[in-house]
Order: sequence, then C-alpha cells, then structure tokens
Amino acid sequence: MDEQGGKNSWNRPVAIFLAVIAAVIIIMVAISVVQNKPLHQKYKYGIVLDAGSSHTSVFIYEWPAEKENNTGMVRQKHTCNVKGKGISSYSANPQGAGASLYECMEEAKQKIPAHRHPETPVYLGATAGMRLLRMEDEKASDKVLASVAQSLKSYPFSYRGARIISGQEEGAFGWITVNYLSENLRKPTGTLGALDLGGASTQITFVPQQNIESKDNSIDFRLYGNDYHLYTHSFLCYGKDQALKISMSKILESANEASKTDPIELRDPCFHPGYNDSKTVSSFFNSPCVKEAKPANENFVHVGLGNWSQCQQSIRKIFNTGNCLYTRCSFNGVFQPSVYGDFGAFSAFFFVMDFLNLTSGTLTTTKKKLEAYCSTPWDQIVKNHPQVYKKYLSEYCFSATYILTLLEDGYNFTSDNWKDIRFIKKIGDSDAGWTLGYMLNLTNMIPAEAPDTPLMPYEGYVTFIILFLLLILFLLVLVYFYFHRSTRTAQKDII
Ligand SMILES: Nc1nc2c(ncn2[C@@H]2O[C@H](COP(=O)(O)OP(=O)(O)OP(=O)(O)O)[C@@H](O)[C@H]2O)c(=O)[nH]1
Ligand SMILES: [Ca+2]
Repeated sequence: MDEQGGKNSWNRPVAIFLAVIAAVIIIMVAISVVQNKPLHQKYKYGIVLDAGSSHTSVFIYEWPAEKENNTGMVRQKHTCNVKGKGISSYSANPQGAGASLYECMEEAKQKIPAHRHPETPVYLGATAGMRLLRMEDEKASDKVLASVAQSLKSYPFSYRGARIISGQEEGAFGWITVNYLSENLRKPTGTLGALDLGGASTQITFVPQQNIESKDNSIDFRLYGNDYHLYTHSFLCYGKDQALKISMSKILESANEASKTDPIELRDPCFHPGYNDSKTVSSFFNSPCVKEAKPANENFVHVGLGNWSQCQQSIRKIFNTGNCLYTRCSFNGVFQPSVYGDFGAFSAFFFVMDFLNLTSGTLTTTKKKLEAYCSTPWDQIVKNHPQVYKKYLSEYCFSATYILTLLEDGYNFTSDNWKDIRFIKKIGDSDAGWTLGYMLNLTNMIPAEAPDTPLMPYEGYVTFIILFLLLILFLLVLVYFYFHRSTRTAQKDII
C-alpha cells in the first residue's frame, strides 16, 4: 500500500501540473491564431482607360488595401471594350467621344463596391491616334479630350485626368507592367524587354548593355531600391494600321503613274490571290503618316497577289535604314543599341502571331509558314475562318509580314535571338500593356526603395504556431516520462 501510495504521490501532481501547462499553452495559441486571422480582405481599386487609335478599353485593377507597396499585388479585375472606334475618330463630333464611354463606365460602377467609388482613381491616357489628331488639328483634339474628361467627371470615382501620353511614357509604362507582373523588379534576375504594336504606333523598350547615345531614348527609374537605365523608342505611324496605309499609298502611287485605267488597280502582294475589293483613295490618304501624292481618281480596286517575298520587299520601303548619326540605328535615323535579353511582345504582335500559330518556332520556319499562308487563295481563307471579321482576316498576311520585317530589319533581331521574343497577351490575370504601369506610377505604388520585409503570411504563421505547439507538447511528454522514470528508480532504490 505504502509503495503504491508513494508512486502516486509523485506522479499524479506532476501529470496534473504538466496537463495544466499544456492546456494553458493550447488555449493561448488558439487565442493568438484566432486574433491574428486577417479580417475580411479589404480591396482597393483603380481604373485606367486606354484610349488607343483603334479602340478604347477600360481596365479595372484591384489590390489588397494593406499590401499596396508590395510587388505583384495589383491584378486586373475586369476589362471592358468600348464599342466603336477610338476617340480620335470623333474629331468631327467631339461629344460622341465622351458619350461612347457610358456603357463601360456603368459596368465599372457595378464591378467596384459602392463604398469604394469616391476613393477610386480614374485616369484616361490617349495614345498615337490622338497624337496624330493633335498634329493635324489641335483644336479638334482638345475638344475630344474635353469631352472624355467631362464624361469621366460625371461618375462617382475620383477623376485624375485625361491626357495624351508621350510615346516615351507609353514604352516605359509597358516595360514596368510586364516586369511588375513577372515579379522581376525585386529580384537580381534580368528584366523583360517590352515590344508593343498598336494601330498607329509601336514601342520598343529594354535595358541595353551599351551606352544610350541619345537622351530622347533614355529613361531612368529607381524601383524597390534598384536603378534601371532603360532604352525606349516609340515610332509614330509604325502601328500596323498606319503602316498598311503607308505601304498601300506607295503601291497606289506607282500604280497610278503606270496605269491609265479608271478605277486604278492596286495589285498588292500582301493580300491573298483572288482578293478583289473596291476601295476609296480617301480612306488611305486621310492620315498625316501618308506623304505620297493623292491620286486624282477617288476609287481603286484592291487586288491581291499573295506573294510573300514581294510583300516583304514592298514593306521594306517604309523603313529608311540609311542616315544613321550614331554608332547604330534601328531605322529612320533613330539610335538603338543591340537588342539584349528576353522580350515580351504584346498587343497586335500577339493577336497576329497567335492567329497564325506563329508564336513558337524558328525565324526560318516562321517565314516558311507565312509564305504558304500568304499564297493561300482568299476564298479558301474565308472558308477556313467563317467567323472572323473579313477586314481582320484580309490583313493578317500583311500584318505578320510587317511584324517580321519590323523585328528583323527594323530592330535587328536575328535567327539567333528570335527565340528570346515571347508573344504574350497576359501575364497571370492581367493584360500586358502600358495601363497598369501608368497607374502604379501615378498612385506611387512602386516605391523607389525596397519596403521592409513583409510580415509572415497568415498561413505561414499558423504552420509555425502548430509546429511550435507540437514541439512544446513533445517536450512536456519527455518531462513527464523523465519524472515517471526517476520516481520509479527512486522507489526501486528504497526497496
Ligand atoms: N486580329 C485582331 N486584331 C485586333 C484585335 N484587337 C485589336 N486588333 C487590331 O490590332 C491593332 C492594334 O490594336 P491595339 O493594340 O488595340 O491598338 P491601339 O491601342 O488602338 O493603337 P495605338 O494607339 O497605336 O496603341 C489594331 O489594328 C486593331 O484593330 C483582335 O482581337 N484581333
Ligand atoms: Ca495601344
């Protein structure tokens, strides 16, 4: 009896004491885990309207309210394409430009919670279409901007301006977008160059290895504690719609000189054999990008020949590769260092190359496939793609040939570094384009210096606490068995 009683008198209080400690620890940990659970995630929002030459898109971005300075936190929540053409097409009816935004802005009101409306910034940036309109008729471009500004101010958001952005901004913010989304900005790994092809201009932006010889092409950023020295250039008139106008006006000019027929026949190697359509001269000679003399005849017949190599030769004529005053140039006397690193090629670079399944493969195979595509008869092309809008369909041969010529003869990409170009539409959920970079910059969401190390995420915190708890329980069990054994040894010694 004594022996049994002696053992209990040691073990029971120790066991009770350890159990109480364990219970207290478990309760404290449970309270801490519950208290640290993030409250219902609070989001903030921003709206950017991309008023491009061909159309306007509204982008809605969202980010967790308490993490706005961390990289990669902003994502695209929604996008809406404004019906109709770009705002520059409203030069004769400026009020129509503001009114055209109605449906997409109503949609934005639905997508963003009402209590966030007053603090949600809304920006409109207009690109090459408006740059051209400003060159032609500054008053008309002011009226169009005033109309979209008035429209945007009538919504419950925080209006932050409607302006024509420069080509340099367009290039640089496109670069920031792709590198922010790829989470390249806080890592020592390289950055991604940005290639943007619009309807009226095209941009190239990258971190070069060489010195930048012209200061117009140089732009510096300090982001998250790193300095970036970027090369950027925007070629006005070298978007794919303006390039087509220039190329056709050149062919038309020579056809006009050679032919006495009425209407003139424009025999175009960049359109499919069997393509035959009546068009008006005014629809091509209506842009400050077209410098050729306008033919007297108003109508012409556009006839396709489907000859890829002739098409490339005619496109080459719109690039002037002489007259370089620097150590090296892309074209038209513009300084450009050798392309360096990987590039993301987006907007029309992607639409066109993706449609033709040309987003992978070598430069040689890409040319071969395109040659076969261009020589395919027009009725066959229409039969293969009954759903596709005919205007887009008829232009893919020209557009892809233009893209190859711009990249190879213009920017000096070669068969060796062709593989470094990635044709992309989105990175994650967000479209590649200048709008996200523009908003991040204007809302100061990319700090110049690296923010402090972010707190451990909640999931990590819970895992850490559970491991800590298991360790404590394991130690308590060890302590218990240690006491249990030493009690028994002591009892044996007594016996
Ligand atoms: N095939 C095809 N073409 C498209 C599509 N969306 C736009 N495009 C055309 O591609 C060209 C470039 O489009 P965007 O990148 O939107 O050009 P933009 O922003 O209006 O023009 P910029 O002001 O020069 O940047 C235009 O000729 C458009 O008509 C598409 O889904 N498929
Ligand atoms: Ca664009």
